[in-house]
Amino acid sequence: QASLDVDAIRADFPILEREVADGRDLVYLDNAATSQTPDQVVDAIADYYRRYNSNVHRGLHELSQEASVAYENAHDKLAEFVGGEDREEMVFTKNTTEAENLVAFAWGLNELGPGDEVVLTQMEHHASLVTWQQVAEKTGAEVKYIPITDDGYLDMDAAEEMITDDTEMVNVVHVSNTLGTVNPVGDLADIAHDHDAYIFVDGAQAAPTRPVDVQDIDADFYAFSGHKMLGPTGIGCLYGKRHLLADLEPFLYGGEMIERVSYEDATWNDPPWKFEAGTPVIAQGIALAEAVDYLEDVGMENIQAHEEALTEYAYDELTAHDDVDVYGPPGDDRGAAVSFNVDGVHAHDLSSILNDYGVAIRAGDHCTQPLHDTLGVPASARASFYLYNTREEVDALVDAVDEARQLFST
Ligand SMILES: Cc1ncc(COP(=O)(O)O)c(CNc2co[nH]c2=O)c1O
Repeated sequence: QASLDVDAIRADFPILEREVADGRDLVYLDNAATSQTPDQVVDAIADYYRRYNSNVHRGLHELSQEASVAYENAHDKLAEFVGGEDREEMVFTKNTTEAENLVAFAWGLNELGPGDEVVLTQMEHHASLVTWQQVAEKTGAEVKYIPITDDGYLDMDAAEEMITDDTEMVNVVHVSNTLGTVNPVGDLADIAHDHDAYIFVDGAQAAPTRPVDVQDIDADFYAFSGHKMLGPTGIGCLYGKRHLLADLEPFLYGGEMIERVSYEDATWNDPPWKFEAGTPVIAQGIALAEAVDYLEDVGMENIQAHEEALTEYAYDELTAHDDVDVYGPPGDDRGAAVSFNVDGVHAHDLSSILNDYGVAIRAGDHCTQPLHDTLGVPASARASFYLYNTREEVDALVDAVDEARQLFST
């Protein structure tokens, strides 16, 4: 049972008081795409730029010292947020997509070759799916996809068969942004490690919405994005086991990531700085640390319980109508993304009509086109919930869907 004060939380998000569509109350249900930003995080960004904006790591003046300490401490906080130990296991990137590319190119390009296999799932986001496809094409490795079952779960029997001694990397989404499926990433890590393969967990929809412990999972790499967890855009997080980041080649080259440079060659800085070339995401890192404080004050268990209650309610209300198809597992066993279609109403038309009623959802393929091909639909509408959403907002969603239904039935 969730114990969070939604009204108190909503007071920290002025945007939620906005009106849209000629005076309708905004009902923001597109959190799987990006979350909203509390005043505390906005104030942290403003305070940085107003009081101690400076470049980091090298300056000896007070502003640089203050900015460096705040930025470096943010790495510790984000590492601990997902169960890591400290900054040496936490690289700040631009987003989850860049984190995937960092490992796929810095490790995959150097380590993969013909005969090697990368095992993904049919529900992977393009951030990992396209990236590993490209690296496989460049190295001669092969990409395989663990199928999903008819009710939207990962086929774990197939996973056991497909992950073999030829597998070098398993990349799996922790919580699907389209199906809401919560994958057994710990079990998949065990299978991968039994075959001396690494596992990269895409936590973009998990880290913001539930307690994550990368050591319990035994993830070799774990990625997520700041903008989905009350933080700013422009920052992502790549957790990596200490020894793996120490051995990993850099991804981008330039200042900050070096130790010594001559006209002939260069040596590298230690992780995480080895992977943060140039002037890093200073304000974003400091603000994301503030977002972690906010989330942890509310409690990740409370956030998960709140979302699951809203998700189950939305699932039940939507599927009460025979003309609605919701994709993925049952409403009481999924993450907070609910992708669906209404017979006779294209997802884009549905999204536009919902917008007319103030309801903001996403329509399209949610960067999972192969998954939509597998589902046999060109697109879906997707409502996704977070800590500041309410049952009344689910009712607004359902009522607006009914308006669309009426409109298209006449
Ligand atoms: C599971 C998953 N992986 C990776 C990403 C990429 O994150 P980014 O690099 O910060 O963009 C997303 C973003 N998902 C979505 C972004 O917009 N709608 C979505 O569903 C995601 O949901």
